[in-house]
Amino acid sequence: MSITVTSLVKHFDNFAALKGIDLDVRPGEFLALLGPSGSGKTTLLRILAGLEFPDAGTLTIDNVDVSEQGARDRQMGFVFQHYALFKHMTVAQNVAFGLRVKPRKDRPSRTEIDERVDRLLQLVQLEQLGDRYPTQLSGGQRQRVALARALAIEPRVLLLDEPFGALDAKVRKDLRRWLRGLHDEMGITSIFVSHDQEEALELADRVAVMSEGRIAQIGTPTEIYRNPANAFVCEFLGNTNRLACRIEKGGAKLGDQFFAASVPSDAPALAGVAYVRPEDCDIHAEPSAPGLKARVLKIHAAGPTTRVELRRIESDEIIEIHLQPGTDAPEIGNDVALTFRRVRIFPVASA
Ligand SMILES: Nc1ncnc2c1ncn2[C@@H]1O[C@H](COP(=O)(O)OP(=O)(O)OP(=O)(O)O)[C@@H](O)[C@H]1O
Repeated sequence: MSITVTSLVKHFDNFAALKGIDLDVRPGEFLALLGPSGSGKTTLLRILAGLEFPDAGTLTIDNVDVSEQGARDRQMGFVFQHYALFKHMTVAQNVAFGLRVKPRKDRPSRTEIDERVDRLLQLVQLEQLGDRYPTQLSGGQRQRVALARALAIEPRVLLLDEPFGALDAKVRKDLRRWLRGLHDEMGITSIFVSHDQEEALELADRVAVMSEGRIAQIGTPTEIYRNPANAFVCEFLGNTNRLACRIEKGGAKLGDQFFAASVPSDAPALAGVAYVRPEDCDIHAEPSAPGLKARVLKIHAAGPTTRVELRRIESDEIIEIHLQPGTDAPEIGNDVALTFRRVRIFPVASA
C-alpha cells in the first residue's frame, strides 16, 4: 500500500502541531518518523490512523482519498508504547480480539480465527504462551502480543508508536532486529515513530526527521547521516563536532582546508558552524603539518574504536575524533594538526 500525505495541517487550539506535512510512503516501505519530543510525530501517526483529523490537507492510500474515513474503515494496525493488552483475556484471546469484534458478515469462522491466532503466535514466537494472561509475560513478550493483535486483522498498513520505548536497551535492540525481519517477511507498509536516532537509522528504509511540526529532511539513513540538509538534522542525529567558522566566498576554512557551504559566493561574510563527525577526522602528530591546530586532552581506548578528545587551540572548542585503524595514538598533552574528510557548514542563523 502506498500512502500520500499532502499539505497536512493540525492545530490544538492556537498551537500548530503540524504545519504543512507532505509525505510519500512507498508500498512495503519501513519508514521512521524521527524527531524530538513535541515535534509532531505522534500527531501525524494518529492522523494516519484516523484517530485524529487534520484541519487541512489530504491523505490517500493507494490513491484513494481516506481523509474522511474513521479508524475502523482504514484497516490499519497500531502498536503503541503502552498499548495495554486486555488483562482479563489470555494471550490468544487478545490476539483474536480484532477478528471477534468484526461485523458478522466479515468475521471469520471460529476455526479460522483459531488457526490464524496460532499462526500469528508462531510468527511472534509465542506459540507456547497462548493460554497465559498479560501479567504473566515480560514487557517484550507483551509488545509482541500487541504486534500479533495488530497483525490479526491483516492491516493494510502497520503503525507503531515507540513500540519498544519502555523496554530495556538489550531487549529493545533484539526486538527491533526481529521486527525488521518480520517486516521483510510480510512486506507490509509500516511507519514507526521514534525519538531514538540509532533505532531509526538501524531499522528504517527511510527516515523522516521532524522538527516543530515540519519534516526537516527525508531520506535513507545513509543520506540523512552523510548529507544532513540543515543544522537541526546534523545536531539531532548526534555524534558530531560543532566548530565555529567564518563563511565567506561561498565557504569556510578550517585550518588550511576550504569547505563549500550552500551560500552564494558573493554573499557578505557571516558567522557559521562547521559540523564534522568524529570518524571524518584525521590526526597528524606533527603540529606544523597543514591542518587545524589542536591539543590532545584524553584518549579513550576501551572498545572497538579509539576516541581522542582534543582542544582546538584558537578557540578552546572541544573536538572528539575516532582514530582510523592503523593510526598511532597521539601523546596526551601534545599539539597536533587535524584534517577533515567531510564537513557540513551552515550559517549561524540556521544553526
Ligand atoms: N490533544 C492535544 N491537545 C493539545 N496539544 C496537543 C495534543 N496532542 C499533542 N499536542 C501538542 O502537539 C505537539 C506535538 O505533539 P506530539 O505528541 O505529536 O509530539 P511527538 O513528536 O510525538 O512527541 P513525543 O516524542 O514527546 O511523543 C506537542 O507540543 C503537544 O503538546
